[in-house]
Amino acid sequence: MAKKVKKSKPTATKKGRSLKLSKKNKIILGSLLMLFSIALFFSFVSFYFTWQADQSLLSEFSDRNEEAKNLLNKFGAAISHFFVYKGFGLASLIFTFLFFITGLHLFLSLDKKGLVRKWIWGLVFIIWISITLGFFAEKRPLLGGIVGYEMNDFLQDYTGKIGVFLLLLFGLTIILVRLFQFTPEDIIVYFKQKSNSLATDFKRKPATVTDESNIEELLPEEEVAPQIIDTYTHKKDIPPLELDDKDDGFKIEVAKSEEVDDIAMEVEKIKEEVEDTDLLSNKLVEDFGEFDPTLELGNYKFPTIELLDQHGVGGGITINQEELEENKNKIVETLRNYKIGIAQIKATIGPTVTLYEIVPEAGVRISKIKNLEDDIALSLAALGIRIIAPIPGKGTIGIEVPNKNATIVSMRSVIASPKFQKAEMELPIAFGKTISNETFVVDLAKMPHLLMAGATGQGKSVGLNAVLTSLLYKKHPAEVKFVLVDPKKVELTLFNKIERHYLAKLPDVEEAIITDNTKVINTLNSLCIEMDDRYELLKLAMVRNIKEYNTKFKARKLNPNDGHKFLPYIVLVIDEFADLIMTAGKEVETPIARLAQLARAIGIHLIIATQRPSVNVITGIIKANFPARIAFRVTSKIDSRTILDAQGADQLIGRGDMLFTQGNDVTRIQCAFVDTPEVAKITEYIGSQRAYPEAHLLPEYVGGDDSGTSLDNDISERDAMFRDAAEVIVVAQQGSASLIQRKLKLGYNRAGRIIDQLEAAGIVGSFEGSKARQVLVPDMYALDQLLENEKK
Ligand SMILES: Nc1ncnc2c1ncn2[C@@H]1O[C@H](COP(=O)(O)OP(=O)(O)OP(=O)(O)O)[C@@H](O)[C@H]1O
Repeated sequence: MAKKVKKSKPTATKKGRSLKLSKKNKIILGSLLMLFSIALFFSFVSFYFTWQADQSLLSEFSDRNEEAKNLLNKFGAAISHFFVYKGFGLASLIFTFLFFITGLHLFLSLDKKGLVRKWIWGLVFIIWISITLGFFAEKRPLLGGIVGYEMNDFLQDYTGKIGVFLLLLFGLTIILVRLFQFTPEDIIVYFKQKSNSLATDFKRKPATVTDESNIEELLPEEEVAPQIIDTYTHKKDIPPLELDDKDDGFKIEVAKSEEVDDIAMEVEKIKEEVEDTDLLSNKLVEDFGEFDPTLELGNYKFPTIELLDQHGVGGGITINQEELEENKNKIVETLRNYKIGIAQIKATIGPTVTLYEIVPEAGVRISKIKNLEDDIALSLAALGIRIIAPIPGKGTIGIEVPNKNATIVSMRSVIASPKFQKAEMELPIAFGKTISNETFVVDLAKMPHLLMAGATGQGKSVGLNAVLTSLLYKKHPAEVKFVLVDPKKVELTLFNKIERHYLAKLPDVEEAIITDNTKVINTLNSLCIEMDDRYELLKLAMVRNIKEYNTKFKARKLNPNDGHKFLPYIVLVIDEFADLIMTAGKEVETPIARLAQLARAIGIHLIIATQRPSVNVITGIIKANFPARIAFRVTSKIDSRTILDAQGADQLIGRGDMLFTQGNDVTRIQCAFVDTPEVAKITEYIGSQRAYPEAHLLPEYVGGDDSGTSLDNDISERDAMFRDAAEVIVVAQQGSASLIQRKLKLGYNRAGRIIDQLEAAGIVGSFEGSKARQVLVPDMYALDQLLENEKK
């Protein structure tokens, strides 16, 4: 553990953290900047008093006998000359403020955001002040500095004095509005307040007046209302109504409400409380850097591009003008024969097919062209013509015609393409090139599972190799692990070499690549356990997916002591899915469906390939969970529909020509070609490097009781026909229940039980899917010996 911690330091600084300073360095740099700013301040101020005396000294800077008058001697004189005289004049003092503030930020490790704002506004201020001083005090260059003087001069050449003045005014407005948040209302309010306070000063304490008796006292004598005597009642105390008109000046409420506005309120910034774990993680990150999962294989080198071959000549597409012209004429002619006029035609040349886009004349029905597929194919004398009517989103009709000389799309060219190299994806896959010759890159993590189907020999295995190669070129062994299932036993064997780098397996299994169908069930169930475990970890970490989880783990916010660990992506590849479904049926389908439904968030992705695209292999439940599908060439329209829910795969030309769909639209792609020797070279390259001690271990799955080891080998409970059955098996050297059924005329269940007992006795091997079990006893003599020994 201690070792690991030590190791983590160098990479932390290496990886993008080179600009980050440690706390101690920040304190040192911060204090240096603050002291420097103080020195600058004194230099600048004293420069204004001593510049004349010191000016001659500047050329004799190295002469130690000369002494400057500046408070900071020659250094002060020189730096002030640079900043004040040659620079921005009086405004240079703002630099001292900016340096000081920067130093303070570093010293106290404050947030950078505010600082950047201060610098930006500081610089704006400096420039504005220096130009303004240059403008108003042209005769005194020390105020505006040479920059101010020259800029002012420059602006005046173009806009004249008035123009510069207006520009400066505009600059001032920007500063007032943006920096000081000044608005015209503020100005109005300000003047109102001023006028109000002036008004109240003039009036003699009117605000305290409340009753009429006082009012009378205050009014000048001649204004006192004459006593009124009611002519009817003869009462004297009638309220003097007209007095109201005269007390206009006494309205006092308005001023009161404005006073409330006047009180400035200071809003205190609330400090976010930093959580405990955050503090700890921040400290850990500060000390050791972010967690780097690739550290254990720190010297791992990704395979180089030279390991891949450049198939074909130069890799580019050769345009055959004659062929293009010929095809175009044939299309136009055929359509004309059926009275279909064409307004426009355009050709896009791809690696294997050329797309002719047609705009038919107005009034032509699209279905009419679609029905002519076979006729066009006949006239072009070509296989694999596909008509797309209309091309989605384009409003044209596409006719795809295979090129006479197809260009091989080499894996090298797609891996080297910028699109793949710069792909910021979790699991980028470069499949090949589209019809318009663009590299086609998709993210497996987004798919999130892939179904590949196609008749035999049409490029499935090459496609799988292309997927695996893409991932090997982009992902470190710590980031992705493969679980490979290869019932054909030959397709993926090359990947054995990278077992300890990239493969994952069950703990008690020897070979990481699974070729035995019974082991697949265990592995799938183990992956389900892994999935549940990962969900538990995600729940504990309070995140929603593997990406967030790993980011949090890298930031050291998850404690490994609580079971947290960096989670690599797991890609399960099953090369011949039909074979699996045939032999294990539901036992395989259920965990696959579970994984497909739930595993996307926790980084387990499935790629299943099959050459038998029938509905009992690609069942509804599988299809529903595999939105991303690839179809290589198939033999019938029905197969195409089974895979893609659309026809078209039956019209492909094979050799890696494929259709890809991830929902609605179907894209035709020429799959990148990677040959077996290339894969061998890549796996060799990776395999020869330092590896993990063993393959990535999946959780143990207990309950998959098909090895027979736990079968009860109790002699007394054996079937009466046990010995006879053993003899049949040994003589025929074929361990199958149906043989016992036939020879001994037993029912299926009984024969099955006897087979289990034979396995427990060590006469036949374990269940091997569709194949017969291995017979472990060579002849009758050995069988007699074995059974005799048992009795002892
Ligand atoms: N992308 C490609 N570009 C050029 N040729 C290809 C491409 N893919 C396949 N081929 C050719 O087709 C042959 C058969 O391909 P592949 O072995 O991948 O077929 P498959 O579908 O896996 O067959 P099977 O199901 O029998 O294993 C290859 O040997 C190669 O010559």
